Amino acid sequence: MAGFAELGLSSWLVEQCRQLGLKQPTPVQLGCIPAILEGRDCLGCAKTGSGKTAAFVLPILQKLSEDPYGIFCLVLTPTRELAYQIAEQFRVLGKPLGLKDCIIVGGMDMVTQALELSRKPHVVIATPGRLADHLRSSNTFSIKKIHFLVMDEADRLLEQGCTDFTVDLEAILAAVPARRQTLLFSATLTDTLRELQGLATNQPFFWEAQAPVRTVEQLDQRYLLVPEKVKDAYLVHLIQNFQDEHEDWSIIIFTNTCKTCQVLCMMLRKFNFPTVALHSMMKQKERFAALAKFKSSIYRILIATDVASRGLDIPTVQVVINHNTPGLPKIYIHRVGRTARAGRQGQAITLVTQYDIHLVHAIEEQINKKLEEFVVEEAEVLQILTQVNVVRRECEIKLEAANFDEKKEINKRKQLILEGKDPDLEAKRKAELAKIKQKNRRFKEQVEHALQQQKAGGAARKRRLTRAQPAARLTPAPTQGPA
Ligand SMILES: Nc1ncnc2c1ncn2[C@@H]1O[C@H](COP(=O)(O)OP(=O)(O)OP(=O)(O)O)[C@@H](O)[C@H]1O
Repeated sequence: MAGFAELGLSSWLVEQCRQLGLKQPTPVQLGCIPAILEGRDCLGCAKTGSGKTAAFVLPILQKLSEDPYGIFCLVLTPTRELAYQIAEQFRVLGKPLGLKDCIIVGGMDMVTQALELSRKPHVVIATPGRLADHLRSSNTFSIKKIHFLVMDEADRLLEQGCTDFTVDLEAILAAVPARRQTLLFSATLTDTLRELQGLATNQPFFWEAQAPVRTVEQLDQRYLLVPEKVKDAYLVHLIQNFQDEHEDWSIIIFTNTCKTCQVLCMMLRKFNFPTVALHSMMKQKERFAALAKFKSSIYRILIATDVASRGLDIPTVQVVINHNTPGLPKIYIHRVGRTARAGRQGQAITLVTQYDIHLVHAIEEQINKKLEEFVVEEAEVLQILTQVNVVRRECEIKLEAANFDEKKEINKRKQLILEGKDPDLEAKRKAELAKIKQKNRRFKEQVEHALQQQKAGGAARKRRLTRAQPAARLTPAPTQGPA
């Protein structure tokens, strides 16, 4: 098997890889590094934890060392935490170059960032929203001459999820040169392939891991069928068991909303589980602090929304628990990909209620693998049921008293103001949109209803006819006799 040197990387980079413990290139690195070094655009689709970051960082550093200038490379990523993680890889691997990097993410001081940008860093790692804000508001830097544009978790950047990046991306794409090398990576790239292909047109090289199953082999994937109302008792039971059976352990729990995340964090703490939360309602400094405490194993449980589902590389994570079944298979793929990384073993347990079974089927179809049942001692869960429910309710009341929902509303308004929008106008626009949607829905329902009635009428007519036919057969048909 080819080593890093055979891929065309310089000896100093090969040495950096060795020092970092990267002995052999992973398949995605084997595939993509030579193509990027040749100057081609690249679309890399490989499983979670398979080393996609180094697949773009290494060739970029090599090209940068040949022609160093700032700003040479722009990396876009959907989350702030991921931006810091990517920057760290650039720093460690690019140490001998004296690499200057700059992280531009929301929640941090804009003036400091503007100053850093004006110092022409070699590499800028940014979330789209904040970078677009800088482009709109300052002329102290330029990304007109970048050589590389990287979009990590590219499909997420393009899709219109709860955070919609499209407007900011448009602003950024208008500011970068047409002649550039574009590198797009994700574990679920194929979902938005057509849009992505429009971005990477310079002799694009497409690399996709050939494997029947879309999740990693070392991942044990289970589901646990639970009634909605007793979900939390099962969660507490799972964690308690895991804590009893393992000495060195760490778990990520994913929830569907910031509020659930916060309530469950409070609840697990009441049960003395060392838990930290990570969600978008937290201040950025708190988010970083939480992640740092989890990474250093001070806290063994990270409870997070999907803000942590992509890209985060924390090798110690042995278990991922999905407190809710993800509505989209690709969210499932990224969430469970926070464990079993770089060849390690891991386990994913998804709590499934009676309403989510169809979601599990969709996941199984997408990943091409059946989830196995996770068996628990129901009697043990029953024993803690009342206690868990009482504690959860207490935590909910405490959170409501702290005006969590109100704070969420205020945060939303602040965000809109930062985006240059009027919150009241925005609310009016949304209400009007909702009205139109409701009207359309009603119209659709009416049409469907009319169609159904038409169908039902047709069926009834048919039934009448078929009922009529045997009766007709009972009455002997008039025989055509000779007159
Ligand atoms: N050649 C290699 N040999 C061994 N380990 C590697 C190699 N390349 C990368 N790694 C390690 O593998 C881990 C996962 O890498 P990385 O975070 O780049 O995964 P990824 O493919 O981007 O995953 P995700 O899709 O979840 O973002 C990291 O800890 C990284 O240091």
